[in-house]
Amino acid sequence: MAEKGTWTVKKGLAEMLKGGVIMDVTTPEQAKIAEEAGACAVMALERVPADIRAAGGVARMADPTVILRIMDAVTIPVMAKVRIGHFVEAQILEQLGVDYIDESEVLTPADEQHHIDKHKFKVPFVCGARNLGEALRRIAEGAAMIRTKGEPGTGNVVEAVRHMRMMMAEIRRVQNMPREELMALAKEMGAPYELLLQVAEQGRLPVVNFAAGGIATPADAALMMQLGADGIFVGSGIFKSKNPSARARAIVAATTHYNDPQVLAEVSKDLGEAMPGLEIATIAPEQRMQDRGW
Ligand SMILES: O=C(CO)[C@H](O)[C@H](O)COP(=O)(O)O
Repeated sequence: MAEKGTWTVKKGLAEMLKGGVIMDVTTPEQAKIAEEAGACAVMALERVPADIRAAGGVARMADPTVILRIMDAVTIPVMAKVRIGHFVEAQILEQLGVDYIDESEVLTPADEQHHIDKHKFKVPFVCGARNLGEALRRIAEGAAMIRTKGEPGTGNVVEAVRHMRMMMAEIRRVQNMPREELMALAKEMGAPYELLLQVAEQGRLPVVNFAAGGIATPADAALMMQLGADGIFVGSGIFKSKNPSARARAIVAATTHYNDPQVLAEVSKDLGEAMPGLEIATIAPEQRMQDRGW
C-alpha cells in the first residue's frame, strides 16, 4: 500500500475526484444532500461564500465539532477550509483527519505575504489560482490540486471563465515556446522554472485543476468543463438556490455529460430559482475574494 502523505498519494487523491463536483456544505444534513446528489466530495465550512460576503467581518475555519459531524454523516471525502497562511488551522484540520485542506481566499487571510508550507503536512492541500504563475507558486509550496478562483459567492461565472481561459491560454503559450525562452517567462510569471518546464513538456498543469467561484447552474458547470476544467467546486450556487437537491443532482449530471447538449437541456429543466447573482463591477475592491493571496 502507498504511504500516506507522499506526493504521489496526495496528487492521486485529487485525480480520483476528476470529472466530479465538490460541494460546499455547512451542516451534516447538507452533506447528505450533496452525497445523495452524487458529489465526489464535500467541503465543510461555516457559511457558503454568498453568506460570508453578506455577513462581513472575519471568516475563519469552521468549528471542529461541525466538521466531525459532517465526517460522520457521509462516506465521500471531506475537505475543509483554512485561512491563507494559517498553518495552525491546518494543523487542527490534519489532527481531525479531514481528507483534503483548502487554503482558501473565501476565508479572511491570516497572512498577507506567505501561504502555508504545505509540504510539511501529510494531508493534501488544494489552492486557488487566477493564472499559471499563481498555480505553479502554490504547487511549489506543496498544493496537490488547483482550482481557478472565480469570484466566489456571486453566482456570476464570468470570473471563473476569465481565470480558466487565462490558465489554458498560458499553458498553450508555454507548450509552443522555444525552450530557451522559458527562463525569462519563469522570471516574468514568478513561477519556478522546473514546474514551468513540466507544463511545457506535458501541456497541462502537474496536478488537476478544478473550476470554482460563481458556478450556479448546470450550464455554468458544463461551460467550465468544456473550457478545460478537470472538475467543479460549487458553494453558494446549490444551497442558496430554491431547490438544492434538484440543482445539486443537475450540476453533477451536467459535469459528467458536459459535452452532450441533449442531457444538458434535460437536466436544466424545472430546477426552481437559481441563487441571486451579483454584477462583479458592484463589488468594492476590498471585497474581491479573488485578489486575496498572490
Ligand atoms: O472552493 C471554494 C473556494 O475555496 C469554494 O467552494 C468556491 O469558490 C465556492 O464559490 P461559490 O460559492 O461561488 O460557488
